[in-house]
Amino acid sequence: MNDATPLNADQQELDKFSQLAHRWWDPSSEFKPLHDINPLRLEYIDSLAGLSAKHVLDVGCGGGILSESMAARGANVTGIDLGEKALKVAKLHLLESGQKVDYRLIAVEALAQQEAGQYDVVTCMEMLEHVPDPASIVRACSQLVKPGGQVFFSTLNRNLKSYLFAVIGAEYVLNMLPRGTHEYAKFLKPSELARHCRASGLVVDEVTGMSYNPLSKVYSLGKDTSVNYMLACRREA
Ligand SMILES: C[S@@+](CC[C@H](N)C(=O)[O-])C[C@H]1O[C@@H](n2cnc3c(N)ncnc32)[C@H](O)[C@@H]1O
Repeated sequence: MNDATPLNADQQELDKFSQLAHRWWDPSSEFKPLHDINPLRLEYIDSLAGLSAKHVLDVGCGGGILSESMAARGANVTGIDLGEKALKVAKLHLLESGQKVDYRLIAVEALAQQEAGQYDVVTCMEMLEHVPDPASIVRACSQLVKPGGQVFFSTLNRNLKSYLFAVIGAEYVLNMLPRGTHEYAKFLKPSELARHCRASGLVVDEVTGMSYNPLSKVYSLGKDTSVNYMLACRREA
């Protein structure tokens, strides 16, 4: 990637998050789902990667919900995003929490040119469904992690159920998210994401579902990958 390379980003998507950025740390705001799933994904990542003292990159970190929680587990975290406002909010929140995270405004493809193979763990959560070319993000994440290091992705599956739950249910019935948050065509089937991973030199260790029960309003991890899911990968040594 050089200065002439077009940015792998959708400005409308970045604007959507920027407009809401001031509410990022309000657990009852549009970002409530991220607050609600964070303990689950943090525990999952920590249990597989052992975050303490690891050099971790959080790609598409937004306001820093996951980045900060990983720092609180003892990781040395860098968070990158292309949303300026979200990063400002993330930096401000460090003053409140006392955590340490290195937040930077840079595309993951550009960082891969500068810091290839420097991270023990790379996380890229709830971001691939917002970019024009997810395969390019996966490739850059793979370049950034050390041989033998781990990469974690989470995104939305693409099928009738995920359309009904993640778009109709969350945006139109339960009003959990603003309308237009998700574009169905950008959702990724686990097989498609796994193919991008393998093409980038990543071995997929496991696929885990993240489900929401609208009656109990509780999220849980399990085998059901039909709506939201996480992929745990390892860079070939
Ligand atoms: C749903 S939020 C997820 C934030 C965070 N990863 C989390 O799960 O708590 C999506 C984030 O992706 C960021 N984003 C979208 N396109 C991006 C791109 N091309 N490069 C970097 N970040 C991007 C947005 O600015 C936003 O912060």
